Amino acid sequence: MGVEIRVEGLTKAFGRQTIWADVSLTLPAGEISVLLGPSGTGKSVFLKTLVGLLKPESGHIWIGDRDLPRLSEHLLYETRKLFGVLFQDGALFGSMNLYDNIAFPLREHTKKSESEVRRIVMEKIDMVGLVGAEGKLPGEISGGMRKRAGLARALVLDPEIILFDEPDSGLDPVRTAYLNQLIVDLNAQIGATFLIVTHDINTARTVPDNIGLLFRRELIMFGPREMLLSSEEPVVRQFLNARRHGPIGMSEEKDVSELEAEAKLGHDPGQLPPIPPQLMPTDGGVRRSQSPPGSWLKAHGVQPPPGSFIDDLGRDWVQEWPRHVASRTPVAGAQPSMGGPGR
Ligand SMILES: Nc1ncnc2c1ncn2[C@@H]1O[C@H](COP(=O)(O)OP(=O)(O)OP(=O)(O)O)[C@@H](O)[C@H]1O
Repeated sequence: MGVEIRVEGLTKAFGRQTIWADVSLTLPAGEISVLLGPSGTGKSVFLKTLVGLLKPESGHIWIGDRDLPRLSEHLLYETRKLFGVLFQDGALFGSMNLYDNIAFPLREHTKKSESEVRRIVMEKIDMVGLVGAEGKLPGEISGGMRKRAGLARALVLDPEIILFDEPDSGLDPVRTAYLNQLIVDLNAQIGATFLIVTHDINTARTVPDNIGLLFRRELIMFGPREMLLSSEEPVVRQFLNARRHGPIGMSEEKDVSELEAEAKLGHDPGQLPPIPPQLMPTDGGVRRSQSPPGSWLKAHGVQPPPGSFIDDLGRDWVQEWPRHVASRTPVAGAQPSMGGPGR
């Protein structure tokens, strides 16, 4: 499961306002990628363009041999079925209970019998840890539960690609941590290609295989997590470490005088913080697309910042990895664990 998406030279504008230009990146099949960028840099517009809701001015979005912006209405409709999208607020219908919300795409887009719909809906409800809450209305449950219901609905057509638009927005740090674990567990289980737009730096540092950063109407960098977390590129470094010092200012970019004033103060960005170990599936298995810790750094002759890949229990995951992999059967059909529906 999971397909590769190749974006080539993509440019999007509204009238004379260019949102981003000449964006090229590959979302590898089955991997988790995160897209970051200051507010208003066009991350949501990027997701909507990927799924064909917005048309780019130029460029290509290849899924296999299909170039999304150039598909006929009929083929675009068919290709969209490859996508599941988790919108910011879950985009649930307020007057329908969770069961009917989650069943909606199946009833709209398939001819499945009600008993088949029931089997699929209950399976997805179980996957996101909402068993027992299916009769509730969206207004009766917490924001975290609404996100999970939105995720269950995104899953019902068995998508090859799942787009998450700020899954953590409005969630407290503990609910965000649970949702991140659910995302990792789901990826391990279904192996679809994931793209997550987020502002949460902890999510960006620990969840994905790849990170991209939009700024000043361009994609500054896209690549393996270890590449960006060890990068000295000023925008990447500033954003991934949530710092004030650097080219990103209060309302997009700092002007020359601000940067000169900063340089005069002789600000030293100092040592990069340690690279944390990547979040693992709950059952202790390994996702198919997960690379051994430190492998990108090693292949590129980059020294990790001191203290990298050490977890809360003091285990160094570069040492631990071979033992861990040898002792585990790689995840295939493992059940994600989210605890009860109240979380
Ligand atoms: N349909 C539209 N018509 C005109 N302009 C739009 C449209 N949709 C988005 N924009 C503009 O595109 C820019 C990028 O918006 P977008 O919501 O993608 O940013 P974002 O990076 O997701 O921001 P945030 O992090 O705050 O959610 C904004 O200036 C927005 O006003």
